[in-house]
Amino acid sequence: MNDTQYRNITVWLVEQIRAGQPSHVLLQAMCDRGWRRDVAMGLIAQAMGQPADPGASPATAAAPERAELHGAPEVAKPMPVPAIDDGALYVDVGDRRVPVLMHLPTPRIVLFGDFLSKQECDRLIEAARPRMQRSMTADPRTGETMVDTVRTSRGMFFHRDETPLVRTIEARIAKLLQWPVSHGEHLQVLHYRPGDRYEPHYDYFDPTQPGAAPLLARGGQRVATFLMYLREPERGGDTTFPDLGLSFAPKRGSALFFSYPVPDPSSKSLHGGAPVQSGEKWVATKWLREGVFA
Ligand SMILES: O=C(O)CCC(=O)C(=O)O
Ligand SMILES: [Fe+2]
Repeated sequence: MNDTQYRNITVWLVEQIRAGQPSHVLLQAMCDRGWRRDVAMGLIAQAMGQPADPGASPATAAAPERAELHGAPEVAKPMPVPAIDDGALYVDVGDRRVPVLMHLPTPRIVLFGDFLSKQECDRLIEAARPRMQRSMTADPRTGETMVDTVRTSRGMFFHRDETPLVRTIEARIAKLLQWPVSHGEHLQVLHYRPGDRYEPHYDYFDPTQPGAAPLLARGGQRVATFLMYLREPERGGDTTFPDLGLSFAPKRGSALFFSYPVPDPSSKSLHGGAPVQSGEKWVATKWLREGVFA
């Protein structure tokens, strides 16, 4: 962290504190934007006029932690984030109340139950089924899509306005994540049969790879993923986070949100779809972008 960054974050914190923003909200906002939790706590304590760490000068104390985040965004960078910081057990998304089942602050992961009804899951699968094709991944060298052995599922995309059901789901996601429909990629439906999997990967585009440029040109970086479980297999098919030791069972109707404010492994957002052992797994994925995805 250089002097300017230190001044900017301090000015921003002091303004927020004067406006009455509670410290836990500031802490979460900073963590969501890639600040290390302990560094953020120190800076907030200082901005509140309390000594953070006697004996350490603020700029030098925080510098190494901040510097390791490549291309870290400025603190004002907005992120998709569900409104659950007030301890709410449900989020009202207009047409339903979505239960919050589990959340982790850093990295930000939230599991929701009942995001989609059983009928909505079935209708989405039936609309997608005739259009399923072997899933592709983006080649990091060229940005072109390619068939890849790390991802053996089949998939398809729905245009934003394609059907009333797609429109309803798009609007529900936007309300839940407080993020405009325009800033999301098109809804993707994926189908895994026994043995199909998606090896652990990051959803952001690696900015150090030449192939990232064309992908980033269309709406900027991916900053979060919203994964909806449409049909549960009989065994296997968990969504796993190897760096965190966490696994989520693909329960029909529930949805998993996770965000990665920096396109870097420090986001701890490595995740994959474990092999389906028996039965079939269907999911719908929505990737959220920084900007308008046209
Ligand atoms: O199927 C899963 O559990 C993971 C899917 C995934 O990682 C993705 O679509 O990006
Ligand atoms: Fe993914």
